[in-house]
Amino acid sequence: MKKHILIVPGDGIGQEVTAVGKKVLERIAEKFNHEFTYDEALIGHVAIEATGNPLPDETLEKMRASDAVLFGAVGHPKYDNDPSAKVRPEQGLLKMRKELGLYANLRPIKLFDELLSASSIKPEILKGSDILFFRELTGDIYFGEKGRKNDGDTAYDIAEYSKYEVERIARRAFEAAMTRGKRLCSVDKANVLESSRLWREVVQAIAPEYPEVTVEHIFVDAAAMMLIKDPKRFDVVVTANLFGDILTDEASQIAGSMGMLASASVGDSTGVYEPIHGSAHDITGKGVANPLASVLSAALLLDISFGLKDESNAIIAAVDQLLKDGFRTRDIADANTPADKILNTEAAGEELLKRL
Ligand SMILES: NC(=O)c1ccc[n+]([C@@H]2O[C@H](COP(=O)([O-])OP(=O)(O)OC[C@H]3O[C@@H](n4cnc5c(N)ncnc54)[C@H](O)[C@@H]3O)[C@@H](O)[C@H]2O)c1
Ligand SMILES: CC(C)[C@H](C(=O)O)[C@@H](O)C(=O)O
Ligand SMILES: [Mg+2]
Repeated sequence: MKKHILIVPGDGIGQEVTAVGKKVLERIAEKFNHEFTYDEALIGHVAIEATGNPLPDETLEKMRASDAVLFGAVGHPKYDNDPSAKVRPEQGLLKMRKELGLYANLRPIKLFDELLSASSIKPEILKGSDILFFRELTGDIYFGEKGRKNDGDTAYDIAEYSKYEVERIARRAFEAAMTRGKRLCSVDKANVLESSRLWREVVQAIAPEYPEVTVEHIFVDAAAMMLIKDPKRFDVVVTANLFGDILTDEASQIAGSMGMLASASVGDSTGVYEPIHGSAHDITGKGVANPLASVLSAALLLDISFGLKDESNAIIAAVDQLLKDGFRTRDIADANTPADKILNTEAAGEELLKRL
């Protein structure tokens, strides 16, 4: 198969982890006889530094022209610590999602058995957890009107959803539930927010089309609690942009670390595959970032954008084997991990390639 893949490393550890993700794609192409070509483009802080724009037109054009994008992360402490900065790396990420129509962000929370002890949650609560989040990605409070009033003393961000926006993400979640455990949990705050009442109305209206799927509606505060109390009660979860952002960082602890969670942002055009984590300034440049979220994002890319299931499964099997062989990056190591099994980013990539 001939495909063109755009690598967009972005900032901080995004650079470090996508380097490993790319090597894995190269190995897959070699092993399964595919012809993958690559290009690279700027986004975030590095793009601001080079062009003044967090999402240069050239990057967007390259994204549109490619068959899939492997994305790293954006963000820099310079902006995090300066709320008044008008141009910010995250604007690049949000604009990319909007421009490419990436309204569905799939975030699988898959726990590798070997990592049962890496989590701060008790193993007996965790074992067997397997959740697929559908986070709506181009609406909500992220994209509504925002601003200041009263001479800047008051700020507002409007949360807005149309029926159409809720319907299209809900349908994807129902379809996914049909291929899994046939349980769908819709998370909202319909006891308070009008946008959540519309959300619930739309999900309730679609539910009869999927009689085999058991649907439940949970308020986001309770869902946050239940995720930790009993993660196995969840199969597919569908939720709004902001709730999905927060709940999936929480859910990363089910999988052991932020460094394990991959995602697929899909919709109207080129799919973008990205770890759920950020640029992680606290560990940038130290070479200790866990590259597996990027590697597993590459696996999602092959599966979802190219339909290459065997290739995708080969990556997941290699990750499983790496963990079975006792290797860990620092974030997923525990007190029982021998020092010689704790690998830096590059070494973890090398060991992984040996298993592919
Ligand atoms: N998709 C994205 O590009 C994205 C996502 C989240 C945050 N951000 C940005 O990243 C910057 C830092 O944000 P933050 O600190 O809140 O979130 P973060 O996800 O970057 O880091 C949170 C914590 O998890 C750890 N961590 C994250 N990924 C890891 C990995 N692969 N291996 C090991 N440890 C890992 C970090 O060291 C940190 O302690 C901010 O500027 C933020 O806006 C970007
Ligand atoms: C950096 C930020 C804009 C982004 C989001 O909130 O969507 C991030 O947290 C994510 O999860 O991809
Ligand atoms: Mg996030």
